[in-house]
Amino acid sequence: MTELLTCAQMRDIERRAIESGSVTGLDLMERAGQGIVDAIFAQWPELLRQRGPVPAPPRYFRQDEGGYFSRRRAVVLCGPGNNGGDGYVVARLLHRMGWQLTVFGMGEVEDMPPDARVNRTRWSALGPVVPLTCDAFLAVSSGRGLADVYVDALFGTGMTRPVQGEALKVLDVLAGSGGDDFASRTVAVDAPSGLCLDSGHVPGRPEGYGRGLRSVALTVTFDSPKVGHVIGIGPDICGRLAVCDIGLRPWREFEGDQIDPDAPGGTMRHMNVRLSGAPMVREGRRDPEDIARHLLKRASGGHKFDHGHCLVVSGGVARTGAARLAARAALRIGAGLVTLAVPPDAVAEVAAQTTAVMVREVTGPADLAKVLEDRRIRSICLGPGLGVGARTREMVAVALEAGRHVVLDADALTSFADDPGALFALIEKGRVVLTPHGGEFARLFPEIDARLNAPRLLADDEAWHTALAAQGGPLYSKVDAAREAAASSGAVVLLKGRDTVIALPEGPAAVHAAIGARAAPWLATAGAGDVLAGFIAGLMARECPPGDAAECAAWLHVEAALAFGPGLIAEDLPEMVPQVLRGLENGDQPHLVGQ
Ligand SMILES: NC(=O)C1=CN([C@@H]2O[C@H](COP(=O)(O)OP(=O)(O)OC[C@H]3O[C@@H](n4cnc5c(N)ncnc54)[C@H](O)[C@@H]3O)[C@@H](O)[C@H]2O)[C@@H](O)CC1
Ligand SMILES: [K+]
Repeated sequence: MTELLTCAQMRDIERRAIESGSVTGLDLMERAGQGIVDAIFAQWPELLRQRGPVPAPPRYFRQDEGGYFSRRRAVVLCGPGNNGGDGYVVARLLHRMGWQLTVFGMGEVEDMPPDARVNRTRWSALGPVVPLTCDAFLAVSSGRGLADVYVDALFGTGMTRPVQGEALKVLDVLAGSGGDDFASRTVAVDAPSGLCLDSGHVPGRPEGYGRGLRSVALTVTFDSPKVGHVIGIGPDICGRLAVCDIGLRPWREFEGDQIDPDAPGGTMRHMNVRLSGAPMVREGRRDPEDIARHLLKRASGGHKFDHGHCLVVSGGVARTGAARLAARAALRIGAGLVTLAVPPDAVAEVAAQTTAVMVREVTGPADLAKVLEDRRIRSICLGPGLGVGARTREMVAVALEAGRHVVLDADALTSFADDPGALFALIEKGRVVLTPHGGEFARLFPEIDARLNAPRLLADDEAWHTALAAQGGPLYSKVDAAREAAASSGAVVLLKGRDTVIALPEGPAAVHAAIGARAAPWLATAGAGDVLAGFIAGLMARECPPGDAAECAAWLHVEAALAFGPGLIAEDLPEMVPQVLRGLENGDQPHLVGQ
């Protein structure tokens, strides 16, 4: 399990560590700089080998520091804050190894925070700090060709406004706007500068920023990944993400571990935000795959009703495919029994296409209420192919009033676009999962969506400064949006995307990022969402709590897509479940983010 931190949390951890007296800010900065240097050589081990004839030792080279010299060159861009401070440490450490350095700096030394100032001063004893301008930057590479490594240490967690002026010009050149490939030699300290590590947005840049520009090769962050590394365009521009341990673990206060290992499916840990399916910091706590393993253990023996009965409500004739997909998914994930509730005119159509799934004629809301008198039905899935309108609203109301676990998707959500409050009034906390995509989310939560999209609307505008200042904190992120939606609706909200966010009404949230080795772009196929809803309903039929069900389903969904590979259609997803579960049983390593 990997905990994702916000910038404020990271600052808080650092503050507590320093206040404890066990470590100083300078120690942390030194460790960070050393971590970056180590990550550079892990990324490009060939840089440890000397190149060409050994040049005369640099003036300040000291044999007793255990270094050696080579003709390796690095260009380090240092900002005005502690991110820049890390850059000055890197410059000093590489210099000690005999590298040739060009160090650019921003701002005046006296304006810098104390630790960064110390490190800038230390560097100044070794070499010059060139004021950062685009011309000066270009002059370095045009004169001598590309350096071996570029270090982007302009801004990290302290970025508070859109980058502008010379820094922006240099960053654009670094990202390839001039045609030179600096990016594949660039290591970003904490973040490619300009990326907001809370939201994954690049403030002040139009939507789609990053397209056409190159991602840096490597981003080195400290202690834990930040939210912005895995959502928004973060994954597109960060390259490989290395997490460097700088010894802050004792001060990283989590909000208690509330997993009950014997609870069916477990309960989602009361956490801030975590990254599902990630390898970086594994602490043996319950991950989505652990939940799936747990279910496997319980799969042997018992009566079919012991594994739960799931009801999937289908649309009318020629619109039954979506519900059939969901039903198949619920069955594959191990619901003991799955019934499709089908309008009379579509019964023949559905019956002709299903075998293990049962078919039950349901004429309308009153009939649905009657079916739900069967207390063995534990979960209900409504939405896929159901149609938008009054009938769907009534069906949803009946389902929610029946006191079962319910997943609402697609048309079940859109049917409440005119009056989302009417839906939320029916939701009983702890029983309901909403699975909107971006458009459905905007219809149900228009105000939250407007805040989420504000960064794009305010692109390249002074309004940014005002908005950020007014907010007095980080940019509003997809995690914030999902959390707020969960809190205001009382449901678990699974906000879909490559960066799927799952938020519980009580506050915990998880990001399921289909990035790195978990990237499965072919999952964007018609009907995939119906399968996801079916997985959630099936897991809830098996008494998996809604939050765990949503998280486990999101994980399985991607895992099934990866197991199939390109060419996937939605029908294939449920059929891959046995293979994925078998893999878990055999102890195969699941696909992990960041590999
Ligand atoms: N928090 C921690 O525990 C640690 C932090 N470290 C480093 O410290 C960084 C955070 O340092 P800071 O809080 O000083 O923040 P940054 O260094 O990221 O940026 C703050 C500075 O940049 C200026 N600034 C912000 N946005 C700007 C913009 N768009 N244009 C021009 N100037 C802008 C601010 O006025 C301030 O001077 C981290 O990213 C990391 O690299 C590391 O040294 C290790 C420990
Ligand atoms: K940076």
